[in-house]
Amino acid sequence: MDNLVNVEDLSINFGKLNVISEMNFNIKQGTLTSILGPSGGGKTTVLRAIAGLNQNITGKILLDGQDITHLPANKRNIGMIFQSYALFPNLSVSENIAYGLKVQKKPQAEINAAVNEMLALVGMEQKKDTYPDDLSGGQKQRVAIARAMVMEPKLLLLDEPFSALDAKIRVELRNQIKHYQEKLGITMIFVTHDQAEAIAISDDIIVMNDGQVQQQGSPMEIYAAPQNLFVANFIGNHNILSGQELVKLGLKNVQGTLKYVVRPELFERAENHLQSSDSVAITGTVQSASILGDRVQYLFESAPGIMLKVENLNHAKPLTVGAKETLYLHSKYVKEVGA
Ligand SMILES: Nc1ncnc2c1ncn2[C@@H]1O[C@H](COP(=O)(O)OP(=O)(O)OP(=O)(O)O)[C@@H](O)[C@H]1O
Repeated sequence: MDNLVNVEDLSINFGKLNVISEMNFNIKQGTLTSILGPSGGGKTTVLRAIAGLNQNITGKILLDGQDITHLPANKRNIGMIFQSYALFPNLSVSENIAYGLKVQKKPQAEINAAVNEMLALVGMEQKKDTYPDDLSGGQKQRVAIARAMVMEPKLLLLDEPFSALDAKIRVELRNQIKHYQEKLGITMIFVTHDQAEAIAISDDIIVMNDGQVQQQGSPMEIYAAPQNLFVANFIGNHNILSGQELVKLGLKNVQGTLKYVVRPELFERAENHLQSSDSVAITGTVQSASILGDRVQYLFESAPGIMLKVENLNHAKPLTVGAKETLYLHSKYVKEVGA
């Protein structure tokens, strides 16, 4: 698949503050890529640079092979959707969606057809004559999405577009964004600090912090094999153990000074474990059980005193708090994440 966007050695300073330092990443044509990271990590700054809203940058940004680093924002054919809907309050839903095409002086019949298509796509036909003040937050964001998509941008940037909405609407709209992206084949970059949101909708995730890419990969790659401690901590829920702790648990071929991660669902019970020289038996006591939405997580105190989070061992035969148990861990599930 071809890259639509190439970001090369991008650095951005605000006065003396270096916010982005020599960032490199590519965005594949026709995909939805999330930039995921904690607040203040520089996600919005990167997005604004791609949009052309901050030209005080070093490095290079290519769009479809063309160097756009110093091209004005309005010449880039890039759409942007913000957390605040930024609709025109004095224009109806239809007029908001039509606005950009009118500015381009497209024929009225063409504008009407495009607006109707977008109204249908985002399910706002019934509200086409309504003004933004009379819409809910979710409806406003649908209009903002339609207004951006009607311009058929080469690239659509979304900066935390759903963070002002309640949880149910947020999930609904993020699924719809994924649907529009697939249906229209638009390339999208979606900024979020919400790992569940990024994992749910992305083809590719760029985890960023401190102005740098920490890891880029599919949701599965990021989830199953974090490359460093930052990603492991941010994607959450891993057991993060030192080599010394793993040696105490009986594992071989680990180095004491390095850190490793083990996902909680990868510990096995005797009945579903195939004995092998590459796995260890860990005895201990179940300390507590907590329900995390759709699964149960146990805190398991292993005999050497190392606490482990373990999950989903066997729904039909849950662990009993207070009971002694033996769990098994295969060394292939132990991933190194650095010092
Ligand atoms: N115009 C500016 N002038 C000075 N500093 C800025 C400016 N814009 C951003 N910053 C600083 O750059 C850093 C990165 O900000 P940015 O908004 O890109 O982060 P973010 O990852 O998008 O965070 P959030 O999710 O909170 O928006 C922050 O320390 C911020 O204070």
